Amino acid sequence: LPDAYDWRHYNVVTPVKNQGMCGSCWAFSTTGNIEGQWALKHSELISLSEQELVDCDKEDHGCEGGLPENAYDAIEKLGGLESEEQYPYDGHDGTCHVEAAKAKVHVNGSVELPTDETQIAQWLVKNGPISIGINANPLQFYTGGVTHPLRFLCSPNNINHGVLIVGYGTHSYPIFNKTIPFWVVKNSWGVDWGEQGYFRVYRGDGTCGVNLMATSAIVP
Ligand SMILES: CCC[C@@H](/C=C/S(=O)(=O)c1ccccc1)NC(=O)[C@H](Cc1ccccc1)NC(=O)N1CCC(N2CCOCC2)CC1
Repeated sequence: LPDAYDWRHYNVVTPVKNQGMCGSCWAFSTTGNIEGQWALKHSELISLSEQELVDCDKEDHGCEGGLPENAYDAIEKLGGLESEEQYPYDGHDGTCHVEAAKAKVHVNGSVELPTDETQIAQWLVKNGPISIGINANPLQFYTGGVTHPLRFLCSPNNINHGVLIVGYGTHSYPIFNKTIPFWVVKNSWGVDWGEQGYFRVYRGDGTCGVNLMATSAIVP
């Protein structure tokens, strides 16, 4: 397993997006994963439509929340996902106007990953960026660095946000003779949040539940 890995260096991750005042994080986590799966399989990076999921995925709840696992299934049933350009984001629950014939990508199933973080890292290197759930409460005060909140401040039993792991690494502190393992995670709160729209979270002790709801779509 490489010491560090970052899918942003391989053109399978689109620029950071902004969900605005809508609880559609689950849709961004879903499109981020499928963008990566499609790019790896078809050597084509296409920004995909979150709004189609907000408006048309009736297994989820638009701006009131959802789950990537449901969204993968809904995309299959909707006949695919249109691009961001074809079905642009407006951040409100709207009327579905999907046209399956216009779909740019398709999904045929999904997988739930193991909760062991070493196995998750191995899966990431082999297969691409991973959709995860996380307890995002401490993220509201995050300004950079590797976040590693105390467990009672970030219970793994209160996962409330969908994001995308794009890589991992370790930060070394020579003067303390310490290395800090972390995940590199893409958020959907705009590029001005965190580290240019990304955050790093401690890797290896299930902090904030990062390891509990890791999933990926399967694309043909
Ligand atoms: C109100 C929806 C909030 C939204 C994200 C909002 S957010 O703006 O990104 C944010 C999150 C945390 C702190 C601050 C801001 N969260 C979700 O959609 C998260 C995302 C997630 C969770 C677990 C694994 C993967 C992804 N989903 C969820 O929290 N759930 C799925 C929908 C479910 N409800 C069913 C009944 O009808 C209403 C919805 C509630 C649980």
